[in-house]
Amino acid sequence: MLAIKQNFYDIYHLENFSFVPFKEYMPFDPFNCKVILERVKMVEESLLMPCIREQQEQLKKRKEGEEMKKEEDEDEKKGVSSRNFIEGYLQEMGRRERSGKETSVNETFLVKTLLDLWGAGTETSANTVLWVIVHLLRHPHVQDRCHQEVDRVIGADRHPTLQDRSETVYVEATILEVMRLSVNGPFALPHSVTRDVTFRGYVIPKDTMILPNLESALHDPDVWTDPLSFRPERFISPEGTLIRPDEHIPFSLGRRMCMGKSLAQTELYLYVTSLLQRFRFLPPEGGQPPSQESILGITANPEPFKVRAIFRRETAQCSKA
Ligand code: HEM
Repeated sequence: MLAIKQNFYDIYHLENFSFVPFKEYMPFDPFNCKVILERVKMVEESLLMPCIREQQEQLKKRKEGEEMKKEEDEDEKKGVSSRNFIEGYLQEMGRRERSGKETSVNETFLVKTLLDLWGAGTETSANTVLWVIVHLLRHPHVQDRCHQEVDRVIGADRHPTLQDRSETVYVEATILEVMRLSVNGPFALPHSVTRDVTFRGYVIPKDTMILPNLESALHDPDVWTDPLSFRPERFISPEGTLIRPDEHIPFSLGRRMCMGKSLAQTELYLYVTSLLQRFRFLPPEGGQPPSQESILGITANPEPFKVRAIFRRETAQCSKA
């Protein structure tokens, strides 16, 4: 995880030097290119390859055993063709190998795809949970209101579920406001134009790198009243329902918008409600709440901060755990 986090920071800063040719071949590695590649290799070898080998092994065993036949029959009835992404990819790889046709569905691409999914999916969501804690510490009245809502709707005797979402409008609004104010990927990912484009009188030549500035949309004073203050209420209608304005675009827009948006929203809701159910977050004794300034990489991280997580009570599921 640390290697991925550090690469998010270093790769972002490397983009500033994209005009320097041959940077990865320069002596003394002034742009950290070699270090970045070594970290990628380490994650691939120590984390991803063992997962792939395990799936290959299981696939082989299941193919040999009767158990596999039964499971496959069951899956076929349910319309499930593979149990997880790696297994599905390996099955497709096998099919293509057998067909003898040239294909890019191979192990190299599987590793790179997993690296993308792992990197894009872990750092962003973990970072957003940290931002939620930062803002709960900075705005104790928001934390109190979230606690009241979680206590009223979910209580202490069961896990939060996605069915609770419609009833926990204030918690949802708090998450939306955290993602608006502390934008996780302020410049999304680098895009480029595939042909010459004229936009508002500016000519953008083919292949120019484009960094969409999501933060400017999420802090636009023409859209958001008092855009730099933290106000979850802005996402709640007078009737008490959740409002999701079109301009709320922390996952970007268009064909290349975040692929994991709905997974991320689900994870965040369950994480944040579970944390609120169990803990009250306080600054360290005699200390100040953390700053909302960020450290910029591909994602914008909170500055390191200390927090006291006070157990609110023994919930039923905690005591069973
Ligand atoms: C709070 C969590 C997350 C945020 C704020 C977030 C935000 C973003 C943003 C801003 C982009 C760039 C889109 C663009 O270039 O226009 C992106 C791309 C992407 N995200 Fe997420 N993301 C989150 C979680 C996830 C998760 C959980 C996954 C999957 C497991 C994921 C997978 C991806 C992938 C694969 C891309 C590249 C899509 C492409 O280039 O076509 N993200 N994300």
